[in-house]
Amino acid sequence: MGGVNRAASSPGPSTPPPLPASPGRGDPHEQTGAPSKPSASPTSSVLGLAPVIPVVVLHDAADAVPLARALVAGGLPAIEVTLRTPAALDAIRAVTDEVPEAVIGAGTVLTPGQVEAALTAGSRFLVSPGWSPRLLGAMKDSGVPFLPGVSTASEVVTLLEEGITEMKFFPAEAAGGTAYLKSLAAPLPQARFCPTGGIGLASAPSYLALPNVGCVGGTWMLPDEALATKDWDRVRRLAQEAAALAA
Ligand SMILES: O=C(O)C(=O)C[C@H](O)[C@H](O)COP(=O)(O)O
Repeated sequence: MGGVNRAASSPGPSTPPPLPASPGRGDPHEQTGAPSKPSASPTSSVLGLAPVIPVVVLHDAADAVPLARALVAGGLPAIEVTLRTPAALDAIRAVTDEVPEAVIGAGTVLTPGQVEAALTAGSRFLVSPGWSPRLLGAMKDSGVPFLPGVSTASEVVTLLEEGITEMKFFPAEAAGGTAYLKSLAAPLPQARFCPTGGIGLASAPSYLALPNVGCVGGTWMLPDEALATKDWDRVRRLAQEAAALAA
């Protein structure tokens, strides 16, 4: 599978539509470690979906559709809805049904049961802050692209042994930030990351400039007050600002 995190096995309980072409930041480097960022095969790579992935924590599923429309309008079509709230699966379902331009995925996926529930709701990619052998097995069987989370070199080596080359680097700032990722790039150029955790508009460009970073995740374009007041226009403007980082 060219080193990307997508299993060749049968798809999960629901078969999501193919992922759209995107302005993503590139495929894995295969085994070359070359610093170029070629265009991704959008069907197989979370890192190729978009340079910035908003991480959404939703308490009211009714907010999902206007929120997703605002993010898409601002230029951030790949959206991670964390399974941290009871509203998350309904939110994923609603966006799947009503905002086909969005590429909706599930975050905070911790168990094989959550993998299945996320797929049934329509998730087109899966993200976890960490991983376990059981979770990794379920993600590999899911048929959609996925990002297990890592924060150490040993975890990266272990996932590379499993044929996994795309990972979430979490918690990015607390685990060593850009300096840590630069240090990993020399011995482990095959591994590519979506750093997430503590990243904002000001720090995102320094991550995106690294050869082993395909995209960054974050919540900075979704301030609590904007969600509380349903200020979708503010979300759209913040998304636009975030999307412009890739230009
Ligand atoms: O929910 C998960 O699965 C996580 O891994 C945590 C999120 O990625 C962070 O909460 C991102 O939030 P910020 O630090 O505000 O950008």
